[in-house]
Amino acid sequence: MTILRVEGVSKAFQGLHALGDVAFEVDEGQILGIIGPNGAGKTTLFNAISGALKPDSGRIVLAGDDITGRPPHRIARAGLVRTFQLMRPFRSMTVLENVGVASMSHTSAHREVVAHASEVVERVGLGRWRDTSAAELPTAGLKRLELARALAMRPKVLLLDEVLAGLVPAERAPLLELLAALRDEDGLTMLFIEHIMAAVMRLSDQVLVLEQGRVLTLGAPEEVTRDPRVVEAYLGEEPSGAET
Ligand SMILES: Nc1ncnc2c1ncn2[C@@H]1O[C@H](COP(=O)(O)OP(=O)(O)OP(=O)(O)O)[C@@H](O)[C@H]1O
Repeated sequence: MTILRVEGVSKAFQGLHALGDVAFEVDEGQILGIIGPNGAGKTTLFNAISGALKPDSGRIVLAGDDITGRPPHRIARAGLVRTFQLMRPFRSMTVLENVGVASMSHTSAHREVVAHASEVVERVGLGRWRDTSAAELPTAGLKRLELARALAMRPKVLLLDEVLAGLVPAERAPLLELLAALRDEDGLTMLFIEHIMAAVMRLSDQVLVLEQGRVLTLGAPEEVTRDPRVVEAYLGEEPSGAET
């Protein structure tokens, strides 16, 4: 079943077509990897879907509900939540408190907030850090905290913006496993922008390739890597971090 439908979305900045007629669908419980060279429009696409930017034209439909142009907090409440590459937790608060703040988007009853936040903290593998202040977390822990804060908002669809950036290969593999488990065990739908091709290939059910604001191709990872246009536009660029 389709959970997210992007219909002919376009966005221009002073005449520059950052997105041109972008259309695709994501099925519930699937992971869509989004790749493309620098400036291809990946971040603009996330901004348009999550409400940070209003598209010039086109529609974004979440679980049958037209969310186009709604403000980000309303889109998040409708079930589409985004993580940011630049993580901004409340540094003086503990891991559990940070996640609790996000849980409050759904309930204000203290006991429920703590119970739900604790569950999410465990789910992302931060159980032993729950009472540590965010400021003391290493980068890999901060990535998990960012993920936990998003999960605490009970998303139907999660947008992940370069969640692996800044991690060494040994830290990437367990995070990838966690994302796969969130799909396979919890049925979470995810869209993720990623430059590390090996991670995209391993995790994605479908890969969307953007080039100059347009969809170059959309398909299963193995089809996409065989597409000569993709090799020329992107893979030929010597993707970084292929060792994951
Ligand atoms: N607010 C803005 N004002 C003007 N131009 C913008 C704005 N945001 C993005 N652009 C332009 O739109 C195009 C797409 O940018 P975008 O950041 O979406 O690409 P990207 O694929 O995310 O790139 P990267 O991989 O470098 O993050 C670029 O040419 C960029 O300069």
